[in-house]
Amino acid sequence: MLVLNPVSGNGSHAERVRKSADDAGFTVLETQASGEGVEFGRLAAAAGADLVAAAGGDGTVNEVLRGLDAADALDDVTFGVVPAGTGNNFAGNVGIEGIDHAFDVLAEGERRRIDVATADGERFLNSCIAGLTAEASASASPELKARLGVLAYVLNGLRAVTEFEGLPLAVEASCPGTEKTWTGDAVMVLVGNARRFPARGRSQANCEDGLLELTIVERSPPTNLLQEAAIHRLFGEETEHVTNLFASELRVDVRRDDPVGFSFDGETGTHGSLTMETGERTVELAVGETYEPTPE
Ligand SMILES: Nc1ncnc2c1ncn2[C@@H]1O[C@H](COP(=O)(O)OP(=O)(O)OP(=O)(O)O)[C@@H](O)[C@H]1O
Repeated sequence: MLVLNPVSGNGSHAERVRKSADDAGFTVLETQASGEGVEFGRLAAAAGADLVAAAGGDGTVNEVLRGLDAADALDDVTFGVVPAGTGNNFAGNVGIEGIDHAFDVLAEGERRRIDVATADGERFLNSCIAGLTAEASASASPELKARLGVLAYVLNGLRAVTEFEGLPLAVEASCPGTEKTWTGDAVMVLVGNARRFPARGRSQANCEDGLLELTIVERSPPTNLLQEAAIHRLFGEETEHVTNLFASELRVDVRRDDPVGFSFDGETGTHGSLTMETGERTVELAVGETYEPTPE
């Protein structure tokens, strides 16, 4: 079964995906509204589908995965992704290069068991972010995203960065046998399951190791240099203001009264504190040829 979001990205993929899915023998469930991917994931599992694909962006992939999880079917199905969103970051991280390639991979690509992350009980596959980039992605309108693609996030990021006050946080990252803590004002908190946040190069993380990769970008005075510095860090060299940690369990406490907006695979929610963990090799996924089980 294939769950199709017909309006993700710029919406131009729908006809092509319907046709390829039909040719490949998939039953297609088309979402009519936000959130319906969860229900369709659950339905596909209940119907006994052994291969379930999500066609859309990272948000659609996340919804279908949550539906499979709600049906307690993560052990029983092979999951697949057909990139048809704006960023398609998760699909890229698992070696899926486009719509036609995705159908080849669904038919005969390698299957790997990958980690699934949980944040306060909700599943995510790719990343959880808070701070500047989360605010930027939440405030990028669908129209702007459709017109400019990923550039929309960057433009919004530039606009927001000068006004951003930082997030006062206490972070505890634990792996079996070790625990590290970080406290301070963060510009960004980037947690990757399948995604890594490098200054340059490939963004795939190791998603079979049972670990989350945490990147914290610290807010550094003076404020009037913040814009230049944050952009530099996002897209350029890493500096001493960037902390990288691995964790099998992660707790983020917000040290202010207002909760903070977090984005899970691109879908937002607000939290005053958040506990995250990974389930090692929780779901079988059809991956492309360039997927690296242990990326450098
Ligand atoms: N028929 C529909 N009408 C409106 N929204 C929908 C419909 N079907 C699904 N959605 C919503 O569309 C949203 C965006 O989807 P998705 O994240 O997959 O694409 P994207 O934002 O274009 O890509 P990406 O996250 O990769 O940048 C999801 O929140 C989903 O719930």
